[in-house]
Amino acid sequence: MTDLAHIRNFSIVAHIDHGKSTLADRLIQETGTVQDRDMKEQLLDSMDIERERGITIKANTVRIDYTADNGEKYVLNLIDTPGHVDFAYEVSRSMRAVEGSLLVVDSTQGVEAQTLANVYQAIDADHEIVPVLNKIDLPASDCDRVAEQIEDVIGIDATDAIRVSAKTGQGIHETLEAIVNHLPAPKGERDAPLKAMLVDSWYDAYLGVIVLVRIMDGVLKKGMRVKFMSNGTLHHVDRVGVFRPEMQMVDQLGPGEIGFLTASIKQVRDTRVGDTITNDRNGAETALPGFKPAQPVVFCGLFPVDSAEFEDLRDAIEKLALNDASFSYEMETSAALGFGFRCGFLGLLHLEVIRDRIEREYDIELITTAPSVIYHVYMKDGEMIELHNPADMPDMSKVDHLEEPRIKATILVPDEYLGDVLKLCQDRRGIQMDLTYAGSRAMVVYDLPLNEVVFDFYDRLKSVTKGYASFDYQMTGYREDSLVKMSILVNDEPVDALSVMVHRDRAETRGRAMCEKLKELIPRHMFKIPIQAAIGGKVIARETLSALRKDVTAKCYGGDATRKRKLLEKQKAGKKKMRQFGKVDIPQEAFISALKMDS
Ligand SMILES: Nc1nc2c(ncn2[C@@H]2O[C@H](COP(=O)(O)OP(=O)(O)OP(=O)(O)O)[C@@H](O)[C@H]2O)c(=O)[nH]1
Repeated sequence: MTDLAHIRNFSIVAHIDHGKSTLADRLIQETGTVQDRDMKEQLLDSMDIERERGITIKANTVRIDYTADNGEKYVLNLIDTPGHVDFAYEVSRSMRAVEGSLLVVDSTQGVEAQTLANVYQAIDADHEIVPVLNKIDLPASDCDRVAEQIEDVIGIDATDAIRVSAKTGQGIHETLEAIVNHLPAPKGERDAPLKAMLVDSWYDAYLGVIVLVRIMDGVLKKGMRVKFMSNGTLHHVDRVGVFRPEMQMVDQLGPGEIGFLTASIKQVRDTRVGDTITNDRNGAETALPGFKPAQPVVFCGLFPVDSAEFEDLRDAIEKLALNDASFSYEMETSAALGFGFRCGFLGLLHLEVIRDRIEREYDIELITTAPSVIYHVYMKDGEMIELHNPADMPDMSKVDHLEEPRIKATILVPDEYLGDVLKLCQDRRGIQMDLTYAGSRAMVVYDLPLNEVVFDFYDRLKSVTKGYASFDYQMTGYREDSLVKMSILVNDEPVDALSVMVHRDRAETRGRAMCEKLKELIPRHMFKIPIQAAIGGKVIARETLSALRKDVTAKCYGGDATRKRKLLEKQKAGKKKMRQFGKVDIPQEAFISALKMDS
């Protein structure tokens, strides 16, 4: 156990790509925590997908031993936090476990939307903040300008901001000294009953559920019995350890320390982030202030392309859910797609990560239906229904009104793209709330319906601003609007998986766009196929896909049997990615592509 005065607990907050992981790796390397030859690039981003996409998803942690210039030995605990908007909630919970933050800003770029969102969370958690200007090795680096911007926009003193190149290692030693000298030591009482905060938990195939804890008071020891205060469950602690970053077992953890325990817990769901862990007897009387659980906000259906793979899909989803309590699922049947699951996610990136993992790790091809938010449907009899799936929309004659979730979106963008951003937000039914300038960048705040954002807003924003805009959002609440369910009929059959909720004023435009897209995406058949969009019984848009006359093998006159067979095989392979609806084959990609809007 380390005494409190020699512990520093911190996190690193930054906008995506400003160098958070590179800096963390450098701190680990400089202190010899990991031998150079073991140093894999980006140590802390452990999952493949994270590494591929260059984003950090799961909060990770590492304990670093550091002998400071004053000759004293310190233990530095770094909790890594995710950088993407979908995971803002995970950022907030890991912040509660530490006393300070390094605020990393790319000195060639300046403050971005997620710099702001994350630093405000650190300020909310009462952190001491050390500003770090990164990438000073690049010619475009402009530390004075960025330091001034940090003061203007965020309002913290940046005169002593540390100038760093996480790439060359310059400034790393100064950063370590600043952690020791400027961040506060944790507080806590060794003799008090145990109070450990459950910061995170995940499933490990060998050890079961691993629980990341921050000890507030008391001592956590191997072999003791502990109580999880939220539900009173008792557990026998099998192991106590720390991350360096690989696991290292220790006998006990004292106040201010960060580490993990295992206690033969089978499911991540049995652990609640924010819970307080105490002794089973004579434990703490009051729990630490908890976190609110992360609520899924985006829902979509996941169906196997090959219906024989339904059980495999169930298995994959159950396994993934064991390790991710913020992901919800329930079985769903669709007239069009058969058996599948309706799943809830924290945001679109979360959705994509889970979908990719199912396809890649479990080798199951999926049809993903249009993402939807949760609508509040107020019935005439006073009842309120939470609508997760447009296909379940009750009969409109019984509905009094609908409410949809809204968000407050903050966008930072260079001046020259401001016009395009305003137009995009306006087109998505946004209401402008604020517009200010910080140097040559504008900061716009919009009130927007979440459903206009979940689908492709972020992609559109990146494309109209050539990647220069940054974006962050938070949910604000529900508001009534004129919303309707639009159904799509292919060959006169409604395809439930294609139904969407839309604003009444935009229904016709959206309906027409969807029919046109589907006409391009659905291959021609031997018969004519009408494609229609309808609200209730009323058709609001229509396209017709003309019939195909020749069969593919017809052009193989003569008796070239091999070529004929090859063509038929090709056709069959193409068909695998299709689903049959009545007599019509609809390709997998249609379910998502049909919804992409061009503005
Ligand atoms: N030239 C230069 N490049 C850097 C420096 N620090 C980081 N980079 C590069 O910047 C890119 C982003 O760095 P990361 O460390 O992955 O950024 P991050 O903030 O962790 O990103 P997320 O994990 O997505 O939040 C990588 O290509 C790094 O190699 C630096 O000091 N100088």
